[in-house]
Amino acid sequence: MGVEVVVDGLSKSFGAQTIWRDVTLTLPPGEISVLLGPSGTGKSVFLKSLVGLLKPEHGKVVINGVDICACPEHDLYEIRKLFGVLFQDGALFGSMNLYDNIAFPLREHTRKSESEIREVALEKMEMVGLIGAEEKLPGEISGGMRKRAGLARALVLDPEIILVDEPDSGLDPVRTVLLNQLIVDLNAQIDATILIVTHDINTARTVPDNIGMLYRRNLVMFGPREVLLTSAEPAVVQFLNGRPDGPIGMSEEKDVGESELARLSEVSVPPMMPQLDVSPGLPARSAVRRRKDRVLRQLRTLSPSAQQEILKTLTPDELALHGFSVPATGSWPQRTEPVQAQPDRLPQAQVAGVPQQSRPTPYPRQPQPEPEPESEVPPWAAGPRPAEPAGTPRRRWFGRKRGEQ
Ligand SMILES: Nc1ncnc2c1ncn2[C@@H]1O[C@H](COP(=O)(O)OP(=O)(O)OP(=O)(O)O)[C@@H](O)[C@H]1O
Repeated sequence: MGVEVVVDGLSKSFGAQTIWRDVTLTLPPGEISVLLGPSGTGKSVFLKSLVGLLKPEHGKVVINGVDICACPEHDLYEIRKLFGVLFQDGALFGSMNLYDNIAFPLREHTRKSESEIREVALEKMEMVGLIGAEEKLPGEISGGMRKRAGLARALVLDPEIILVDEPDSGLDPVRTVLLNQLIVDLNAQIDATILIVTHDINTARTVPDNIGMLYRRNLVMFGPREVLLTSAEPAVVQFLNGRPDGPIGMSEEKDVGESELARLSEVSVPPMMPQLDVSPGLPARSAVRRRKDRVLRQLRTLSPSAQQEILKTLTPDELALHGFSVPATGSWPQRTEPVQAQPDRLPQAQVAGVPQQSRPTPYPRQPQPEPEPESEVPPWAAGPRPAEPAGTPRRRWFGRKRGEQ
């Protein structure tokens, strides 16, 4: 499983220019997180700080107990081996063919023989569907292929943390979705901790387990995807809707009048979209189960709308497993079955009125009951975990298999 990355009070400036200050977040091990933010808010600077390429002035980045902002160079070198980084343009060496580009980290950082290197490099090329393109130069292939080659190179040292800088840049929407699918499938296979920096709203809405947003030199929020995707924060709503009106302007900071904010408050938060599932034939993502346990433990600290969305993802069995009683008729607007409830064991968000959900759900709306007072009893007393689905044989990713014509 990937490792946890703990960022605590991190601040970065270039001279007098503060990029961001006091950024605190934890990338949960093995989960996929996305960092959003308007252009120029320092997302790439953040990625570079995580891998120790830039030194923040304040704060810590703790990985495996080592603060990489303050550790000796030798420790930093060792910690860096945990990372695989996919830069925006793939950062391939233009004069090397794809095979040599992908083999490069193995030649630089390991003592593997050429035949061992070949085995690993071709395995990763197969994963990203580049078998058959070994001899191509980066200048001879499409942007999407360059991204996949960059991803294969990021994978050859079996990273536990993968940083991806704008996977969607320069790609058409279809290639972007395919690359997103590849990242989700990769996570299912290697369970690495993944952080993606993007401004692609579709990617943010469908890929991650957790989302954060940088804005005006601060981390506006970071947490389970349901929190940001249901947030009514004006900058978040403007960003998710891709609207010109709101606090985000061309130069990032903009004075907004009352009327503009009032207009924005009428803009609804787009409905939640389901997360991308792994491709058929691949094992389920272990991170999904871990995240569910984690998020349910912190459920009451989240906004009512986020709680609502999280609980909607639970099956009746999971609700029972996690100590939620099936709610009373009407107290669970997403559910259609007239189920018996103990509303006092439900979080407040469950019994408050909730808007009609736009995506299909097996549970039709029921009349709303009177809200019950919150119970002192935590609603998330977890029971035993559901059994892991049995692994299934590996599937092909893209393109041809090794040896295939
Ligand atoms: N090495 C550097 N020296 C000085 N300033 C820098 C350096 N690297 C980045 N910056 C500045 O930091 C700010 C944030 O840059 P960064 O590339 O991280 O933004 P971003 O959010 O990734 O933007 P985009 O979404 O457009 O890629 C910019 O103003 C940039 O000019």
